[in-house]
Amino acid sequence: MSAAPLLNVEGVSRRRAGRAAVVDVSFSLNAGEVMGLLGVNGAGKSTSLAMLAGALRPDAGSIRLRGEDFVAQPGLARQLIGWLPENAPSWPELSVEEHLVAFSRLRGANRPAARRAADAIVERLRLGDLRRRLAGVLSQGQRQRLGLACALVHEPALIILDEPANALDPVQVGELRRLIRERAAAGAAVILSTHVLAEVLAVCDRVAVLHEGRLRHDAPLRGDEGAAALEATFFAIATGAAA
Ligand SMILES: Nc1ncnc2c1ncn2[C@@H]1O[C@H](COP(=O)(O)OP(=O)(O)OP(=O)(O)O)[C@@H](O)[C@H]1O
Repeated sequence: MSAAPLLNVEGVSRRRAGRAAVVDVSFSLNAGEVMGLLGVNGAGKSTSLAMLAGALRPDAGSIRLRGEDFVAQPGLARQLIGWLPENAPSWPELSVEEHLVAFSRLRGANRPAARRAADAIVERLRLGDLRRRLAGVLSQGQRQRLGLACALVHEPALIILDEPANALDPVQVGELRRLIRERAAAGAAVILSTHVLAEVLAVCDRVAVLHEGRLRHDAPLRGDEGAAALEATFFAIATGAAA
């Protein structure tokens, strides 16, 4: 008997500013899978991720998490999903630690549990030196790590990362890759949007390509599928050669 997918997306569409941004997207994702999402600027990646995170309502279609329609249940999305949006917001006058406690409490933890969760993510992301620093004085890369910590503090079942390597130095990019694989090994499903094909090859089991709002490719990444093959697939779609 096969388990139901963690995430099931069926015929999802969304218009933005009067134009189709995401059109009839369907796919499902199992626990433990890491899916890379590629697409040229404006392809609909961030719009898709915002809908999957429960932050934007689809105009049509359904999104189910563990079989439950979470569009109608925002609380469920908050508990089960961790989302690092593009340009993750932070509050300049709150410290790193205060962010983490607040994010954990928003996901339903009581104060002692939220403190424990904050301690655990500070240790895992090696944020100890920054924990009492105000977000307003963090560097861009440090703010990105804070956004990542806020997304992961409640150990979500579905992790949605929108260009997570943005502003990270090469050491932190390596840490990020290890962290993603670690969370997937622990049973989380991960969707990762990026413009860096090497990022996909390094951490993903599967790659999807969005173009003009439509899902034009969705296939497992095999060990022998190298950078050149992925690049060829991507460019054929992006330039219209695969239409
Ligand atoms: N806040 C917004 N208001 C109106 N239109 C928007 C908004 N955000 C995105 N769009 C439009 O929706 C479409 C999809 O944009 P989206 O940001 O989802 O693409 P993307 O693939 O994430 O692009 P990028 O790689 O540049 O981040 C584009 O036509 C864009 O102009």
